[in-house]
Amino acid sequence: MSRPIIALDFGTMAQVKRFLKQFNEPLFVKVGMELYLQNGPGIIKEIRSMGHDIFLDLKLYDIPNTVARAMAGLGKLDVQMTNVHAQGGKTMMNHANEAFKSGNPEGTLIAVTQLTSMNDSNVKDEQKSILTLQESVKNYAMLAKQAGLDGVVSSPLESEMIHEHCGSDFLTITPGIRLNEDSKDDQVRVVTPAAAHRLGTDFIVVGRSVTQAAEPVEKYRMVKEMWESGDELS
Ligand SMILES: O=C(O)c1cc(=O)[nH]c(=O)n1[C@@H]1O[C@H](COP(=O)(O)O)[C@@H](O)[C@H]1O
Repeated sequence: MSRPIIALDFGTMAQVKRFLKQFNEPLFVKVGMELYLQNGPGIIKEIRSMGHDIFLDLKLYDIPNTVARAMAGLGKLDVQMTNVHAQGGKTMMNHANEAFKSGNPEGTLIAVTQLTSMNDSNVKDEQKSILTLQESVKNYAMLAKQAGLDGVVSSPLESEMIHEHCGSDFLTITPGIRLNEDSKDDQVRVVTPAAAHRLGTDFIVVGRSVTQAAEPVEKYRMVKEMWESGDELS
């Protein structure tokens, strides 16, 4: 069972260190735009030197040449996972995959399908999609698979459907994780860690539920136990 991926959505390395110091085990962490763009690529080395695995979440989305060149740069960093936006298309994803893996052959490249902050009416009324949200996630997942990527980001609510159409080896990485007592904040397609397990997701991404908790280590253990067991503990 994979470890929960903890989103280090902090602005400074001082905050990151204060948070990570509380744990006496290596974590799988996510470095996103907030942290990376304000602190630069040096933080990757720093966090790796503390023993943690890294999902670098920059959601690249541009024309194929631009994304491939940026990905060639990210391929030189010691990260275990990174991502692009599936809306960039199959050619973009394919070029991104080749560029990233030429520097980091063991790395995992995934694509964001529909953000977990979106619901059916956003897809219909804002994106003017003739597909439902589920169908749109399926379409992007299949494009990512055809482009040679390792998996996609979605809500756990779509994991079963993605595995059904893209194969059980195709990874589902799923944010939108909340315990029943947590605030949903800006997330829409939300489930508990236990429900994510039961829905067959490969990885869960958890941010504020743990990072903003009064007792982050205790909350992490609760999330991990629910995720590993599939049992609701709260
Ligand atoms: O790519 C992501 O990681 C991502 C995709 C998505 O659809 N939804 C989503 O919430 N995320 C990220 O997952 C994390 C979720 O954080 P919390 O809502 O605090 O648990 C954030 O860092 C988001 O940037």
